[in-house]
Amino acid sequence: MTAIRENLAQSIIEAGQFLYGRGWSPATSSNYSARLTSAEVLLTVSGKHKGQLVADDLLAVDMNGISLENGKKPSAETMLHTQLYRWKPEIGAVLHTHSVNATVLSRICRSDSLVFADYELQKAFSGIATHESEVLVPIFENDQDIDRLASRVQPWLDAHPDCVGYLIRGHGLYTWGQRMSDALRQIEAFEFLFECELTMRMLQRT
Ligand SMILES: CSCCC(=O)C(=O)COP(=O)(O)O
Ligand SMILES: [Zn+2]
Repeated sequence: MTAIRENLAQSIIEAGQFLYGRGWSPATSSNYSARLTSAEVLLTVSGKHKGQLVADDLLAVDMNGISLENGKKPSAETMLHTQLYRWKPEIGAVLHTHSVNATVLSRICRSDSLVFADYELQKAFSGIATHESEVLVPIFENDQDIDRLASRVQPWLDAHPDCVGYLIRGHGLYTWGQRMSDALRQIEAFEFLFECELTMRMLQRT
């Protein structure tokens, strides 16, 4: 194994331990990846417990999501990762999680997007410098056909080059960053905002 792959593998394993520990990747849900080269991505295999990943639970795929390693089954959601790496060459890591708050908020929100405004923590997202900006988060309907889901995500990405993440209704969150630490920071920022939003909505009902 090359040193680059070893380091990226370790960053994915540690991300899984952190995200599982926070309760955002329960019951084998979620998938994580990191860019290996301009043409290859290191990704979690399908169906593993994400808090107990080992190096053998990762495999390389090409930018079309084709496995480059015999005998390993890539994540069912591989295409949602590779489309992001193809979209922006500067993306180095992609994280997908299944938190309670992401799931509930995406289900109670009837529209096809959420807007976060006036939260200082918005500045945790790459490219956001002030709470006065707005973070627009699309919500795509869930689909067991991941290629079809990816084909609905793509036009949004093309039309919103500043997009920092998206929700899949009743399913979970996708976000990304230049490095794994950036993607992790964005997951935490989203989770904070989801919790604020849910709390605000509950208080507004009373
Ligand atoms: C048990 S969660 C259902 C599948 C899913 O949504 C997920 O994130 C994990 O799929 P994978 O194939 O990457 O293990
Ligand atoms: Zn999922």
